[in-house]
Amino acid sequence: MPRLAFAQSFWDGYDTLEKPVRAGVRKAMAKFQAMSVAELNADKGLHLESVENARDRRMRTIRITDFWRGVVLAPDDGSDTFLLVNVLPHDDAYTWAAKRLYSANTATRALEVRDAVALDELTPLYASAARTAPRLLFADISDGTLRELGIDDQVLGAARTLVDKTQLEAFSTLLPEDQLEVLQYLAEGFSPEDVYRDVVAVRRPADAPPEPVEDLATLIANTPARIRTVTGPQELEEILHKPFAAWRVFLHPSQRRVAHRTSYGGPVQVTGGPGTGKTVAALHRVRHLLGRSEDSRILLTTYTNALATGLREMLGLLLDEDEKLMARVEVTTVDAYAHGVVRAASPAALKPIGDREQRRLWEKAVSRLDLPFTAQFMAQEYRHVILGQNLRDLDAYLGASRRGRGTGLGPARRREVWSGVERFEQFLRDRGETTHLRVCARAADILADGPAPYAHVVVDEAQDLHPAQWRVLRTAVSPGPDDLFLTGDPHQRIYDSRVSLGSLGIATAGRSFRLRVNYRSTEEILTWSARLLAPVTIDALDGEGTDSLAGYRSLLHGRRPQVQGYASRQEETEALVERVRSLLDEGVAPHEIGVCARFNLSLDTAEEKLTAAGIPVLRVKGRTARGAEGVRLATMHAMKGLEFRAVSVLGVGEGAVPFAREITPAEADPLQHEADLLRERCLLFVACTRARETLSVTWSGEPSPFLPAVT
Ligand SMILES: Nc1ncnc2c1ncn2[C@@H]1O[C@H](COP(=O)(O)OP(=O)(O)OP(=O)(O)O)[C@@H](O)[C@H]1O
Repeated sequence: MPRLAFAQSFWDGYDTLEKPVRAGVRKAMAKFQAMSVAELNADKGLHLESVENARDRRMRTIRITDFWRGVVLAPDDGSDTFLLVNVLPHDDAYTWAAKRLYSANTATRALEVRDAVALDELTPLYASAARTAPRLLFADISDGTLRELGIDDQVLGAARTLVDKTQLEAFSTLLPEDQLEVLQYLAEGFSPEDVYRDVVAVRRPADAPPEPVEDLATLIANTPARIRTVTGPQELEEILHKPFAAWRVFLHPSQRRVAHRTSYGGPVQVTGGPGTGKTVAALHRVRHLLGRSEDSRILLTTYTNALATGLREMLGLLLDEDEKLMARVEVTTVDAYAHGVVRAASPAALKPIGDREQRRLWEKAVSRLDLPFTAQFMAQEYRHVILGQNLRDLDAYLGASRRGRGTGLGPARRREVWSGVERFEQFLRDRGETTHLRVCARAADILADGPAPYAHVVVDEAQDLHPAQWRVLRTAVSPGPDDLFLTGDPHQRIYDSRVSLGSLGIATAGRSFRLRVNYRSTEEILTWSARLLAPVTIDALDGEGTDSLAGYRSLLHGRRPQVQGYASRQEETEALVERVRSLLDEGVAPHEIGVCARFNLSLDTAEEKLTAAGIPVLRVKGRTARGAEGVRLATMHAMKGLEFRAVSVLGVGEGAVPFAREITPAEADPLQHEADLLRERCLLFVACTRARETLSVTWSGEPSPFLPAVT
């Protein structure tokens, strides 16, 4: 019997096919599993036929319904795997199939596809323009180097005509996938050595023979990032019936590399801009670790309860709801886990209070002791220095470094601070209360006294954790191979946590990886959003050095973000209602639209107006009923980790973004002032990068100083 495989190009459209067409696909595919090659060729219903004037002689079409055809790549080399590459209306299927050429990449050894006809037509046009261009995009890179990176004759010809990245983008839908990625990396300025490591080596099979093997079955096996092989009728039924989630099957090679590595010597960090599939990589790592032993237990954490609920659902999908496997993974937030640990040790645990109540207690302590500090200063000193370094007594505080704080404090002043801290903690004790970070400190003490409860800890949204939370995670697993796997993006740091992971016993040197391909948003949305961060430097995830978005890009294209000021709040809200209405008219479902603002108050107005216009809305606060219909309204903080087809960010005006009240005056502490501004800037970046296809950013009055100047 022949074997069957499905290319990602087929899945891209499968979910949108109508039911009878999908039924036709299932029927046709079942034949491939039931018949011999000779029977397939003779089958009248399937009507497997070659395509006239095809660039690829292996191209075949099959009948799916009266009007729809499947495009199949048939082996002509004695191997036995058929590859379904597309399903299209009759005429489109023939046109599509005739132009496409599948080939083996000489460096990655994977199967790639190009639009050979369009490349042949376009290259001479670009070549004549290139003759007079002052500089060509790949002028500095020799043919030999390009060939070593897998660039073949036709692509080389095209690449030599390009003058800039925009032209490369124009070619992006025509070029073979791996070769395109090589060219994109080179265009970003990465060295050929880096490109070989990050693009070629991660794809090339470890046991690749010196000379490329060209039979279709081997090439298909070499292309797990884009092709799924199906082993039996049951698997076929399952995958064609369920809604297809590409992230479960097709990992980008850079995701696969980090998630599937058999073992790491110690903690691993995976960074990448928004939407680069870090959460997906973390989930695949969990599945990989589960498969390595029968009974190991894993702690999987993220930042909020709402994100933990989402993560649990995704893990269920990835593990096919296997209860035994699911039972071995605890999916939670660090705070919730720490509470559990403390409660288990002393059932009469104290009640944690929020930031606002803490602020009130600091105010009380400052005024009772007549301290020469503001409540805000005390709260920050407590968070960053005292809890940050786990200082337990005055002597430790007197000797501590206050790096990162912008005001000097001599011993006398430190004594005053400490008296305030003691008073604050006394208030908490008197009221039977505590704070989340104090719970974490307590949990880390308890965990340090016993055997580590987990074999592995996997952390998503790692950028926002405080050192006290890291201490919990560090003590939840013994130091050693595969202890911690962290994913995060320092550009999305919105809670002012400063860490040096190395000093917390989480050294990731030599085990740091970066994801660069955005799967969520269009290139237009990314480029615009990245400009929000252009003026600032971002500290690395582990606190050592800085991070950057170099090479960060998307393969998707769409409309440019709409960035618009209005004369009044009322006009801005009216424009929002219009925008949402036209999105709904275009067929975007209400839950695929996100509206966000810095404050809940601005969302109240939006909610009122949308509701009055008869548009269903739903506020995202903590746990939102996921299935419920309605346009999602969320504060910028609550947007973390979410995504929508369309996002409207409201109220991006002066005074709101950054929120003046949350910014420490520069005179009080210049470093904290800068940190506060950065946090607010990142918050806007997070909000904008939730958009998949459409982004609008609006304000009334004066715009936020963070918005890039209109060009
Ligand atoms: N290999 C993949 N194939 C298809 N889709 C993918 C893949 N990896 C990720 N995605 C999709 O891209 C989107 C972003 O992925 P994910 O949430 O993992 O990114 P992230 O890096 O964690 O984002 P953020 O930092 O912004 O929260 C999701 O819709 C996810 O399903």
